[in-house]
Amino acid sequence: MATDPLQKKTAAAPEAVVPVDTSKDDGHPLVRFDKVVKRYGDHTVLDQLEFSVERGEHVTLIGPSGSGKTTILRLLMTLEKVSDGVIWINGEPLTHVRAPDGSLRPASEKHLRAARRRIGMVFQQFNLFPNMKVLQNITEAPVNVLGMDRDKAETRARELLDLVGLSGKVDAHPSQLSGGQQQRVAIARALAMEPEILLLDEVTSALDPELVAGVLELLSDIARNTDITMLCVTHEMNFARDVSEKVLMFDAGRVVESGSPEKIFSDPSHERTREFLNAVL
Ligand SMILES: Nc1ncnc2c1ncn2[C@@H]1O[C@H](COP(=O)(O)OP(=O)(O)OP(=O)(O)O)[C@@H](O)[C@H]1O
Repeated sequence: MATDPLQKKTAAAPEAVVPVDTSKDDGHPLVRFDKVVKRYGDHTVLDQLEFSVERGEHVTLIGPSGSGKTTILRLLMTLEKVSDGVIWINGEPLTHVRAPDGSLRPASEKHLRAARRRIGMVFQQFNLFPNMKVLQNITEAPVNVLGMDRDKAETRARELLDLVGLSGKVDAHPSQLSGGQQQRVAIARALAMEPEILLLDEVTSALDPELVAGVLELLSDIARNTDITMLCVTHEMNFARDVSEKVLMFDAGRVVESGSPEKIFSDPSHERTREFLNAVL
């Protein structure tokens, strides 16, 4: 039986049946957080969070440490469960399934596994499989999760390695690569699943400073030259400025301000955004 390498145990959380408000289904952004709440014990990390991402958009999440940015990506990757509210992908519930009476019920593990295939994530710590060579790291999920023919998966993996500038490293093990090279493999691995949306979680934070620019340049190229939708968490404000059409500033579990990078970085409206940018720029 095929297994999803990105599948992790999700924290058990009580979830209620949600009546469906179909008036909100018009227009279908690719991603919509609909009054999403995430609690860990009595700590509310996301508080009735509302935002959406359009297809093809590149959106950057900024905000103070602990404001819930990574939690948002983990919820989208279905590595965590919402405590309340619904996440919608292209007008269909990600976190729930529709019952025959039209109401929404918490999603089964099978639904989550299927949904996870549409979303790719690149993590801070690369998370490559240490015992597999580079090529197999990239082909593993397409073959075992999507059921792709191995020859086809290998051809695609070689193309992706070419794209990320690592065509000479097909037979290397992750431990033989620099951090920047490992992160390039992780990017190729995420793209191999042909996801509708690519989630980037502080992908340069674990890299030596001299390797950061190359990885950011690769991601900028991917953003410019493909139709992929991107949702990035980053402390690299120049990258956010360069790559995104929309920046969302988070604080205390909510979006306090959103707008173009020009607006947010040059003329923020909210005091919390000004304080945050003064601290990081
Ligand atoms: N598994 C967990 N159990 C309990 N609390 C958690 C868990 N994961 C995250 N948290 C808490 O949720 C809050 C938000 O964490 P999150 O990692 O989403 O923040 P962040 O904005 O990404 O922070 P940073 O910029 O430092 O990475 C933090 O207070 C964190 O301690």
